[in-house]
Amino acid sequence: MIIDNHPFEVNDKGHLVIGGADAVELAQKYGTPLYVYDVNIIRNNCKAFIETFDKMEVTAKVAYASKAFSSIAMLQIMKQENMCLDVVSEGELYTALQAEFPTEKIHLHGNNKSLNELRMAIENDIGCIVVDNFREIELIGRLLKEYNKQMDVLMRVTPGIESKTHQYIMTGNEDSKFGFNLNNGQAEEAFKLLWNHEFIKFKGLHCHIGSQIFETDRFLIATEVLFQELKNWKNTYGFIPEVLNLGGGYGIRYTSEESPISYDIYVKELVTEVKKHVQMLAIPMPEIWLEPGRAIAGNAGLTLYTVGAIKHIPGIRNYVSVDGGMTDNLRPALYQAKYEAVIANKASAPPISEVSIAGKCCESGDMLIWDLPLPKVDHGDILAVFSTGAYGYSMANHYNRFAKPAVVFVEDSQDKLVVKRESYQDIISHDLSYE
Ligand SMILES: Cc1ncc(COP(=O)(O)O)c(C=O)c1O
Ligand SMILES: N[C@@H](CCCC[NH3+])C(=O)O
Repeated sequence: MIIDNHPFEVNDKGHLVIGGADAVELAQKYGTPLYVYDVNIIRNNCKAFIETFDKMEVTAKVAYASKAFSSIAMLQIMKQENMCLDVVSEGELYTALQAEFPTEKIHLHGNNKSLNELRMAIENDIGCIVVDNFREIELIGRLLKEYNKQMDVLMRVTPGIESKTHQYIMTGNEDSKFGFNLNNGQAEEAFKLLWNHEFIKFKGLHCHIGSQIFETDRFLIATEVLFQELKNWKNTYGFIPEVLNLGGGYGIRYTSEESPISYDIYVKELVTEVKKHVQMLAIPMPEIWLEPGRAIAGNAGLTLYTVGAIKHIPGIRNYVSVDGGMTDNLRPALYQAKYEAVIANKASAPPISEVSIAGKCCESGDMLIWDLPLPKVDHGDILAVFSTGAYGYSMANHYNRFAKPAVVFVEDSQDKLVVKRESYQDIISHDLSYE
Protein backbone atom coordinates (compact mmCIF):
# COMPACT_ATOMS: atom_id res chain seq x y z
CA MET A 1 0.00 0.00 0.00
CA ILE A 2 1.20 3.52 -0.82
CA ILE A 3 0.63 6.49 1.48
CA ASP A 4 -1.53 9.16 -0.20
CA ASN A 5 0.44 12.23 -1.37
CA HIS A 6 3.78 11.02 0.04
CA PRO A 7 6.44 8.74 -1.46
CA PHE A 8 6.27 6.07 1.25
CA GLU A 9 4.70 2.65 1.64
CA VAL A 10 3.12 0.44 4.28
CA ASN A 11 4.33 -3.12 4.96
CA ASP A 12 2.43 -6.31 5.95
CA LYS A 13 2.59 -5.31 9.62
CA GLY A 14 0.78 -2.07 8.79
CA HIS A 15 3.98 -0.13 9.51
CA LEU A 16 5.20 2.84 7.52
CA VAL A 17 8.20 2.04 5.33
CA ILE A 18 10.84 4.59 4.27
CA GLY A 19 13.55 3.64 1.78
CA GLY A 20 12.71 -0.02 2.39
CA ALA A 21 13.13 0.25 6.19
CA ASP A 22 10.36 -0.18 8.76
CA ALA A 23 9.89 3.25 10.40
CA VAL A 24 8.79 1.71 13.70
CA GLU A 25 11.98 -0.36 13.89
CA LEU A 26 14.03 2.76 13.10
CA ALA A 27 12.32 4.58 15.98
CA GLN A 28 13.13 1.68 18.31
CA LYS A 29 16.74 1.48 17.14
CA TYR A 30 17.62 5.20 17.18
CA GLY A 31 15.01 6.72 19.51
CA THR A 32 12.74 9.67 18.77
CA PRO A 33 12.44 12.41 17.65
CA LEU A 34 14.31 11.18 14.60
CA TYR A 35 14.77 12.64 11.14
CA VAL A 36 14.84 9.90 8.49
CA TYR A 37 15.70 10.39 4.80
CA ASP A 38 15.19 8.10 1.83
CA VAL A 39 18.46 8.70 -0.02
CA ASN A 40 17.10 7.42 -3.33
CA ILE A 41 14.51 10.20 -3.32
CA ILE A 42 17.28 12.78 -2.74
CA ARG A 43 19.28 11.32 -5.63
CA ASN A 44 16.25 11.21 -7.94
CA ASN A 45 15.43 14.84 -7.15
CA CYS A 46 18.95 15.87 -8.19
CA LYS A 47 18.71 13.79 -11.36
CA ALA A 48 15.34 15.32 -12.31
CA PHE A 49 17.02 18.72 -12.63
CA ILE A 50 20.34 17.67 -14.11
CA GLU A 51 18.97 15.19 -16.63
CA THR A 52 16.40 17.64 -17.98
CA PHE A 53 19.14 20.18 -18.69
CA ASP A 54 21.21 17.42 -20.31
CA LYS A 55 18.30 16.33 -22.51
CA MET A 56 17.78 19.92 -23.60
CA GLU A 57 21.51 20.19 -24.33
CA VAL A 58 21.84 23.30 -22.23
CA THR A 59 24.98 24.04 -20.26
CA ALA A 60 23.79 24.31 -16.69
CA LYS A 61 24.81 24.09 -13.07
CA VAL A 62 22.39 22.85 -10.42
CA ALA A 63 23.53 23.99 -6.98
CA TYR A 64 21.94 22.44 -3.91
CA ALA A 65 20.98 25.24 -1.51
CA SER A 66 22.57 23.64 1.52
CA LYS A 67 20.61 25.82 3.97
CA ALA A 68 17.78 23.31 3.41
CA PHE A 69 19.79 20.60 5.14
CA SER A 70 23.53 20.71 5.54
CA SER A 71 25.52 17.83 6.98
CA ILE A 72 28.66 16.03 5.89
CA ALA A 73 26.70 13.00 4.63
CA MET A 74 24.20 15.12 2.74
CA LEU A 75 26.95 17.08 1.02
CA GLN A 76 28.75 13.84 0.14
CA ILE A 77 25.59 12.74 -1.66
CA MET A 78 25.44 16.07 -3.48
CA LYS A 79 29.04 15.51 -4.56
CA GLN A 80 28.18 12.00 -5.83
CA GLU A 81 25.22 13.42 -7.77
CA ASN A 82 27.40 16.03 -9.52
CA MET A 83 25.61 18.93 -7.92
CA CYS A 84 27.14 22.31 -7.21
CA LEU A 85 26.59 23.84 -3.78
CA ASP A 86 25.11 27.09 -2.50
CA VAL A 87 26.38 28.15 0.93
CA VAL A 88 25.36 31.30 2.80
CA SER A 89 27.69 31.36 5.77
CA GLU A 90 31.08 30.37 7.12
CA GLY A 91 29.40 27.46 8.88
CA GLU A 92 27.88 26.12 5.67
CA LEU A 93 31.15 26.69 3.82
CA TYR A 94 33.09 24.97 6.62
CA THR A 95 30.75 21.97 6.40
CA ALA A 96 31.27 21.82 2.64
CA LEU A 97 35.06 21.91 3.08
CA GLN A 98 34.87 19.16 5.70
CA ALA A 99 32.79 17.08 3.27
CA GLU A 100 35.59 17.66 0.74
CA PHE A 101 33.14 19.21 -1.65
CA PRO A 102 35.01 20.41 -4.76
CA THR A 103 35.57 24.07 -3.94
CA GLU A 104 35.22 25.24 -7.53
CA LYS A 105 31.60 24.02 -7.39
CA ILE A 106 30.71 26.10 -4.31
CA HIS A 107 28.85 29.41 -4.62
CA LEU A 108 28.70 31.86 -1.71
CA HIS A 109 25.56 33.84 -0.92
CA GLY A 110 24.52 36.13 1.92
CA ASN A 111 23.13 39.63 2.40
CA ASN A 112 25.79 40.53 4.97
CA LYS A 113 28.88 38.51 4.22
CA SER A 114 31.61 39.09 6.76
CA LEU A 115 35.22 39.77 5.96
CA ASN A 116 36.05 36.33 7.34
CA GLU A 117 33.48 34.65 5.12
CA LEU A 118 34.85 36.38 2.06
CA ARG A 119 38.43 35.54 3.06
CA MET A 120 37.51 31.90 3.57
CA ALA A 121 35.81 31.83 0.15
CA ILE A 122 38.78 33.45 -1.59
CA GLU A 123 41.43 31.40 0.23
CA ASN A 124 39.62 28.21 -0.76
CA ASP A 125 39.14 29.31 -4.38
CA ILE A 126 35.41 28.69 -4.42
CA GLY A 127 33.63 28.85 -7.76
CA CYS A 128 31.64 32.03 -7.39
CA ILE A 129 30.55 34.77 -5.03
CA VAL A 130 27.06 36.16 -5.49
CA VAL A 131 27.47 39.79 -4.55
CA ASP A 132 24.56 41.31 -2.65
CA ASN A 133 25.40 44.96 -1.82
CA PHE A 134 27.78 47.86 -2.44
CA ARG A 135 29.89 47.32 0.67
CA GLU A 136 30.58 43.80 -0.49
CA ILE A 137 31.78 44.90 -3.93
CA GLU A 138 34.32 47.05 -2.18
CA LEU A 139 35.35 44.27 0.24
CA ILE A 140 35.67 41.62 -2.47
CA GLY A 141 37.71 43.95 -4.66
CA ARG A 142 40.02 44.80 -1.75
CA LEU A 143 40.51 41.17 -0.72
CA LEU A 144 41.09 39.90 -4.25
CA LYS A 145 43.75 42.56 -4.70
CA GLU A 146 45.36 41.52 -1.41
CA TYR A 147 45.41 37.84 -2.51
CA ASN A 148 46.21 38.83 -6.09
CA LYS A 149 43.46 36.52 -7.33
CA GLN A 150 40.56 36.82 -9.70
CA MET A 151 37.16 35.38 -8.94
CA ASP A 152 33.85 34.80 -10.71
CA VAL A 153 31.09 37.00 -9.35
CA LEU A 154 27.36 37.18 -10.03
CA MET A 155 25.17 40.10 -8.99
CA ARG A 156 22.02 39.28 -7.03
CA VAL A 157 19.13 41.46 -8.15
CA THR A 158 15.57 41.90 -6.94
CA PRO A 159 13.24 42.02 -9.90
CA GLY A 160 10.32 43.54 -7.99
CA ILE A 161 8.12 40.46 -8.16
CA GLU A 162 5.86 39.24 -5.40
CA SER A 163 5.43 35.49 -5.37
CA LYS A 164 2.48 33.68 -3.84
CA THR A 165 4.14 32.40 -0.73
CA HIS A 166 4.54 33.34 2.90
CA GLN A 167 5.79 36.91 3.34
CA TYR A 168 8.84 35.67 5.26
CA ILE A 169 10.02 33.54 2.35
CA MET A 170 9.50 36.06 -0.47
CA THR A 171 12.76 37.51 -1.67
CA GLY A 172 12.25 38.94 -5.17
CA ASN A 173 10.03 41.83 -4.10
CA GLU A 174 11.45 45.36 -4.11
CA ASP A 175 11.07 45.73 -0.36
CA SER A 176 13.69 43.08 0.35
CA LYS A 177 16.94 42.97 2.30
CA PHE A 178 18.50 40.91 -0.51
CA GLY A 179 20.25 42.07 -3.65
CA PHE A 180 20.37 45.13 -5.85
CA ASN A 181 17.19 46.82 -6.95
CA LEU A 182 16.64 46.67 -10.71
CA ASN A 183 14.03 49.37 -10.84
CA ASN A 184 15.76 52.25 -9.07
CA GLY A 185 19.10 52.18 -10.85
CA GLN A 186 21.10 50.52 -8.04
CA ALA A 187 21.73 47.41 -10.10
CA GLU A 188 23.13 49.47 -12.95
CA GLU A 189 25.31 51.43 -10.53
CA ALA A 190 26.66 48.14 -9.16
CA PHE A 191 27.15 46.84 -12.69
CA LYS A 192 29.44 49.76 -13.48
CA LEU A 193 31.60 48.87 -10.47
CA LEU A 194 31.78 45.17 -11.35
CA TRP A 195 32.14 45.31 -15.12
CA ASN A 196 35.75 45.41 -16.28
CA HIS A 197 36.99 45.15 -12.67
CA GLU A 198 40.64 44.22 -12.38
CA PHE A 199 40.03 41.25 -10.06
CA ILE A 200 36.30 40.54 -10.27
CA LYS A 201 35.24 38.42 -13.22
CA PHE A 202 31.65 39.57 -13.55
CA LYS A 203 29.69 36.72 -15.12
CA GLY A 204 26.04 37.72 -14.94
CA LEU A 205 22.92 38.00 -12.82
CA HIS A 206 21.37 36.03 -10.00
CA CYS A 207 17.73 36.21 -9.02
CA HIS A 208 15.81 34.22 -6.40
CA ILE A 209 12.18 35.25 -6.06
CA GLY A 210 11.28 33.25 -2.97
CA SER A 211 10.60 29.79 -1.69
CA GLN A 212 7.80 27.20 -1.94
CA ILE A 213 6.53 28.64 -5.22
CA PHE A 214 4.31 26.66 -7.57
CA GLU A 215 3.48 29.01 -10.44
CA THR A 216 6.05 28.80 -13.21
CA ASP A 217 4.84 32.17 -14.48
CA ARG A 218 6.57 33.95 -11.54
CA PHE A 219 9.92 32.54 -12.62
CA LEU A 220 9.24 33.43 -16.25
CA ILE A 221 8.29 37.02 -15.40
CA ALA A 222 11.47 37.33 -13.31
CA THR A 223 13.49 36.04 -16.27
CA GLU A 224 11.86 38.61 -18.52
CA VAL A 225 12.70 41.42 -16.08
CA LEU A 226 16.34 40.29 -15.97
CA PHE A 227 16.52 40.36 -19.75
CA GLN A 228 15.10 43.90 -19.87
CA GLU A 229 18.12 44.97 -17.82
CA LEU A 230 20.51 42.80 -19.80
CA LYS A 231 19.24 44.39 -23.00
CA ASN A 232 20.02 47.81 -21.55
CA TRP A 233 23.51 46.72 -20.49
CA LYS A 234 24.19 45.13 -23.87
CA ASN A 235 23.10 48.22 -25.79
CA THR A 236 24.80 50.71 -23.46
CA TYR A 237 27.95 48.87 -22.43
CA GLY A 238 28.22 45.88 -24.76
CA PHE A 239 27.88 43.46 -21.84
CA ILE A 240 27.05 39.82 -22.72
CA PRO A 241 26.17 37.62 -19.71
CA GLU A 242 27.90 34.27 -19.43
CA VAL A 243 25.72 33.03 -16.56
CA LEU A 244 22.13 33.48 -15.52
CA ASN A 245 21.31 32.09 -12.09
CA LEU A 246 17.55 31.81 -11.63
CA GLY A 247 17.71 30.69 -8.00
CA GLY A 248 15.62 28.07 -6.25
CA GLY A 249 12.19 28.14 -4.71
CA TYR A 250 10.45 25.21 -6.41
CA GLY A 251 7.50 24.17 -4.28
CA ILE A 252 6.99 20.70 -2.82
CA ARG A 253 3.96 18.90 -1.43
CA TYR A 254 3.51 19.19 2.32
CA THR A 255 -0.21 18.38 2.26
CA SER A 256 -2.87 17.36 -0.27
CA GLU A 257 -3.56 21.10 -0.74
CA GLU A 258 -0.36 21.40 -2.75
CA SER A 259 0.04 20.07 -6.28
CA PRO A 260 3.70 20.47 -7.17
CA ILE A 261 4.79 20.61 -10.76
CA SER A 262 7.43 18.08 -11.70
CA TYR A 263 10.88 19.62 -11.72
CA ASP A 264 11.49 18.90 -15.40
CA ILE A 265 8.61 21.25 -16.26
CA TYR A 266 10.22 24.14 -14.37
CA VAL A 267 13.49 23.47 -16.15
CA LYS A 268 11.87 23.17 -19.60
CA GLU A 269 9.83 26.36 -19.20
CA LEU A 270 12.79 28.34 -17.88
CA VAL A 271 15.10 27.16 -20.64
CA THR A 272 12.48 27.98 -23.28
CA GLU A 273 12.02 31.45 -21.81
CA VAL A 274 15.76 32.12 -21.67
CA LYS A 275 16.21 30.89 -25.26
CA LYS A 276 13.46 33.23 -26.44
CA HIS A 277 15.18 36.28 -24.92
CA VAL A 278 18.62 35.17 -26.03
CA GLN A 279 17.38 35.01 -29.61
CA MET A 280 15.79 38.44 -29.36
CA LEU A 281 19.01 39.90 -28.00
CA ALA A 282 21.09 37.97 -30.51
CA ILE A 283 23.59 36.82 -27.88
CA PRO A 284 25.02 33.35 -27.17
CA MET A 285 23.08 31.18 -24.72
CA PRO A 286 24.43 31.82 -21.20
CA GLU A 287 24.92 28.98 -18.74
CA ILE A 288 21.78 28.52 -16.67
CA TRP A 289 22.27 27.93 -12.97
CA LEU A 290 19.57 26.91 -10.51
CA GLU A 291 19.62 26.59 -6.72
CA PRO A 292 16.95 24.21 -5.44
CA GLY A 293 17.05 23.40 -1.73
CA ARG A 294 13.64 22.26 -0.60
CA ALA A 295 13.04 20.47 -3.93
CA ILE A 296 16.08 18.26 -3.29
CA ALA A 297 15.68 17.42 0.39
CA GLY A 298 12.11 18.22 1.41
CA ASN A 299 10.00 15.26 0.41
CA ALA A 300 12.85 12.79 1.01
CA GLY A 301 12.66 13.28 4.77
CA LEU A 302 10.20 12.66 7.56
CA THR A 303 10.30 13.01 11.33
CA LEU A 304 9.37 10.25 13.76
CA TYR A 305 8.03 11.16 17.20
CA THR A 306 6.67 9.18 20.13
CA VAL A 307 3.22 10.09 21.38
CA GLY A 308 3.08 11.04 25.06
CA ALA A 309 0.28 12.95 26.76
CA ILE A 310 -3.19 12.99 25.22
CA LYS A 311 -5.62 15.65 26.40
CA HIS A 312 -9.33 15.64 25.50
CA ILE A 313 -11.20 18.91 25.93
CA PRO A 314 -14.79 17.81 25.26
CA GLY A 315 -16.42 19.84 22.52
CA ILE A 316 -13.22 21.78 21.89
CA ARG A 317 -10.17 19.75 20.85
CA ASN A 318 -8.03 16.67 21.36
CA TYR A 319 -4.36 17.47 21.93
CA VAL A 320 -1.82 14.75 21.22
CA SER A 321 1.63 15.72 22.47
CA VAL A 322 4.82 14.34 20.96
CA ASP A 323 8.42 14.33 22.18
CA GLY A 324 9.61 17.11 19.85
CA GLY A 325 8.03 20.21 18.33
CA MET A 326 9.16 23.69 17.34
CA THR A 327 12.72 22.82 18.33
CA ASP A 328 13.01 20.26 15.52
CA ASN A 329 10.45 21.84 13.15
CA LEU A 330 10.16 25.59 13.44
CA ARG A 331 8.15 26.03 10.25
CA PRO A 332 4.61 25.71 11.70
CA ALA A 333 5.38 28.33 14.37
CA LEU A 334 7.29 30.62 11.99
CA TYR A 335 5.21 30.40 8.82
CA GLN A 336 2.02 28.64 9.96
CA ALA A 337 3.23 25.86 7.66
CA LYS A 338 0.97 22.83 7.32
CA TYR A 339 2.03 19.21 7.46
CA GLU A 340 0.49 15.75 7.20
CA ALA A 341 1.30 12.76 9.36
CA VAL A 342 0.36 9.14 10.01
CA ILE A 343 0.81 6.82 12.93
CA ALA A 344 3.74 4.77 11.70
CA ASN A 345 2.69 1.66 13.66
CA LYS A 346 -0.92 1.91 12.37
CA ALA A 347 -0.22 3.27 8.91
CA SER A 348 -3.00 1.34 7.17
CA ALA A 349 -5.70 2.02 9.81
CA PRO A 350 -8.41 4.45 8.65
CA PRO A 351 -8.80 7.76 10.48
CA ILE A 352 -11.56 7.93 13.10
CA SER A 353 -11.23 11.48 14.41
CA GLU A 354 -9.23 14.69 14.22
CA VAL A 355 -6.52 15.46 16.72
CA SER A 356 -4.05 18.33 17.00
CA ILE A 357 -0.37 17.51 17.37
CA ALA A 358 1.36 19.56 20.05
CA GLY A 359 5.07 19.89 20.61
CA LYS A 360 6.49 19.75 24.12
CA CYS A 361 7.95 23.25 24.36
CA CYS A 362 6.65 25.63 26.98
CA GLU A 363 4.89 27.68 24.33
CA SER A 364 1.21 27.60 23.27
CA GLY A 365 2.25 28.24 19.67
CA ASP A 366 4.29 25.04 19.66
CA MET A 367 1.74 23.15 17.56
CA LEU A 368 2.99 20.94 14.73
CA ILE A 369 -0.34 20.10 13.07
CA TRP A 370 -3.88 21.29 13.72
CA ASP A 371 -6.90 19.03 13.13
CA LEU A 372 -5.17 15.99 11.70
CA PRO A 373 -7.39 12.98 10.87
CA LEU A 374 -5.88 9.90 12.58
CA PRO A 375 -6.89 6.43 13.74
CA LYS A 376 -7.23 5.95 17.53
CA VAL A 377 -4.05 7.35 19.08
CA ASP A 378 -2.39 5.73 22.09
CA HIS A 379 0.58 6.65 24.26
CA GLY A 380 3.73 5.18 22.74
CA ASP A 381 2.48 5.34 19.16
CA ILE A 382 5.05 6.55 16.64
CA LEU A 383 3.90 9.59 14.68
CA ALA A 384 5.54 10.20 11.29
CA VAL A 385 5.33 13.76 9.99
CA PHE A 386 6.03 13.95 6.25
CA SER A 387 8.08 16.37 4.12
CA THR A 388 10.36 17.56 6.91
CA GLY A 389 13.58 17.01 4.95
CA ALA A 390 14.16 20.70 4.20
CA TYR A 391 14.46 23.42 6.84
CA GLY A 392 13.74 20.92 9.61
CA TYR A 393 17.10 19.92 11.04
CA SER A 394 18.68 23.07 9.60
CA MET A 395 16.38 25.33 11.63
CA ALA A 396 16.38 23.12 14.75
CA ASN A 397 17.17 24.99 17.94
CA HIS A 398 17.79 24.47 21.62
CA TYR A 399 14.72 26.18 23.04
CA ASN A 400 13.93 24.73 26.47
CA ARG A 401 17.36 23.12 26.19
CA PHE A 402 16.06 20.29 24.01
CA ALA A 403 18.79 18.28 22.34
CA LYS A 404 18.73 18.18 18.54
CA PRO A 405 17.53 14.82 17.18
CA ALA A 406 19.62 12.35 15.23
CA VAL A 407 19.45 11.99 11.45
CA VAL A 408 19.33 8.59 9.74
CA PHE A 409 19.73 7.93 6.03
CA VAL A 410 18.12 4.87 4.47
CA GLU A 411 19.11 3.62 1.06
CA ASP A 412 17.87 0.35 -0.42
CA SER A 413 16.66 -0.80 3.04
CA GLN A 414 20.05 -0.07 4.73
CA ASP A 415 19.89 2.48 7.51
CA LYS A 416 22.86 4.56 8.62
CA LEU A 417 23.20 7.14 11.35
CA VAL A 418 24.55 10.33 9.71
CA VAL A 419 24.07 12.91 12.47
CA LYS A 420 24.31 11.84 16.11
CA ARG A 421 21.62 12.81 18.60
CA GLU A 422 22.89 15.62 20.81
CA SER A 423 23.52 14.86 24.44
CA TYR A 424 22.76 17.19 27.35
CA GLN A 425 26.50 17.47 27.79
CA ASP A 426 26.62 18.89 24.22
CA ILE A 427 24.04 21.45 25.25
CA ILE A 428 25.98 22.75 28.22
CA SER A 429 29.36 22.34 26.57
CA HIS A 430 29.76 26.08 25.95
CA ASP A 431 28.46 27.20 29.36
CA LEU A 432 31.08 28.54 31.75
CA SER A 433 30.80 28.65 35.52
CA TYR A 434 30.22 31.94 37.35
CA GLU A 435 31.00 30.51 40.79
C1 LIG B 1 19.50 32.68 -2.78
C2 LIG B 1 18.71 31.46 -2.51
N1 LIG B 1 18.88 30.39 -3.30
C3 LIG B 1 18.22 29.25 -3.08
C4 LIG B 1 17.32 29.13 -2.04
C5 LIG B 1 16.64 27.83 -1.87
O1 LIG B 1 15.28 27.93 -1.88
P1 LIG B 1 14.39 26.64 -1.91
O2 LIG B 1 14.77 25.78 -0.78
O3 LIG B 1 13.03 27.15 -1.80
O4 LIG B 1 14.65 25.97 -3.23
C6 LIG B 1 17.10 30.22 -1.20
C7 LIG B 1 16.09 30.17 -0.13
O5 LIG B 1 15.00 30.71 -0.30
C8 LIG B 1 17.82 31.42 -1.43
O6 LIG B 1 17.65 32.49 -0.64
N1 LIG C 1 13.46 28.46 5.85
C1 LIG C 1 12.43 28.65 4.88
C2 LIG C 1 12.90 28.95 3.53
C3 LIG C 1 13.86 30.07 3.52
C4 LIG C 1 14.65 29.95 2.34
C5 LIG C 1 15.89 30.80 2.36
N2 LIG C 1 15.78 32.07 1.71
C6 LIG C 1 11.41 27.56 4.92
O1 LIG C 1 11.45 26.75 5.74
O2 LIG C 1 10.51 27.50 4.14
